[in-house]
Amino acid sequence: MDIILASGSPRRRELLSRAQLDFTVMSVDIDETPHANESPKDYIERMVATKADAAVQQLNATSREEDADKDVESRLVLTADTIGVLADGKTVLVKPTSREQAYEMWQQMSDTAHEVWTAVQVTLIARSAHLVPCDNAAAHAAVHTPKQPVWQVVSQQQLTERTEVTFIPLTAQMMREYWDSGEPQDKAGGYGIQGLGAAWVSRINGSYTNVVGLPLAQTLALINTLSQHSSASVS
Ligand SMILES: Cc1cn([C@H]2C[C@H](O)[C@@H](COP(=O)(O)OP(=O)(O)OP(=O)(O)O)O2)c(=O)[nH]c1=O
Repeated sequence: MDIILASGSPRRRELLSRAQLDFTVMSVDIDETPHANESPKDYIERMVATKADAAVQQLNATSREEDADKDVESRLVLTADTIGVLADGKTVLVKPTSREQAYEMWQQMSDTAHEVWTAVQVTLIARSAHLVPCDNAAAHAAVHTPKQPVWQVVSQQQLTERTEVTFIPLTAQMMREYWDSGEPQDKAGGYGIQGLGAAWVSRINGSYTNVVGLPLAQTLALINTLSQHSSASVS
């Protein structure tokens, strides 16, 4: 099954490569601004769905039926979004845009537990020419609808995995040195458990790969499920 990782995260690319799957990577750029009063779970589930939609739009903008590899009838698009959440279940820990914002987050994470949530979506897309019409009207439409996009969404499934992470007590010097390392800037919660951030973690309860940005075992199970959907819906 042709898999596309629609992510710019080098950590996600590295994690998926550990599964020894063949995949290609594309980046999508979406507006990640939360809606007013949006719950953390609703936010990350909306993010992965929006990233998937953007990836399909991008594929259709660059694909032409005549160029498509005729052997590839369906593909899986994998998207993910990771945030930290404080014990209140509401305060979202984002990628810090400044030293001050990082310090403010870390002071709330010091010597206590927070959670890291990653939402994952696997979207099955099929070449329009290969879709199995469900009735005569659909069959007529599939043949006579002008300018069908090359790729159409057949189905998608999401999951949200949560891992509890406990930090040791953090001092001002620890925070200053960590910010200066450059590691915090592009990571939810401003730390990388796979990097220097490991020194701040006294324990985790749950999936380690979920903290890094892709709960690998759960993601592979989702890929397997959607791969089985494919044979049922593509001629
Ligand atoms: C908590 C934690 C997060 N992270 C990273 C994983 C993600 O790359 C990032 C969360 O930001 P995301 O917005 O989920 O992902 P991204 O912007 O890096 O990539 P894309 O949206 O294109 O998929 O934080 C770590 O690398 N280690 C950690 O311990």
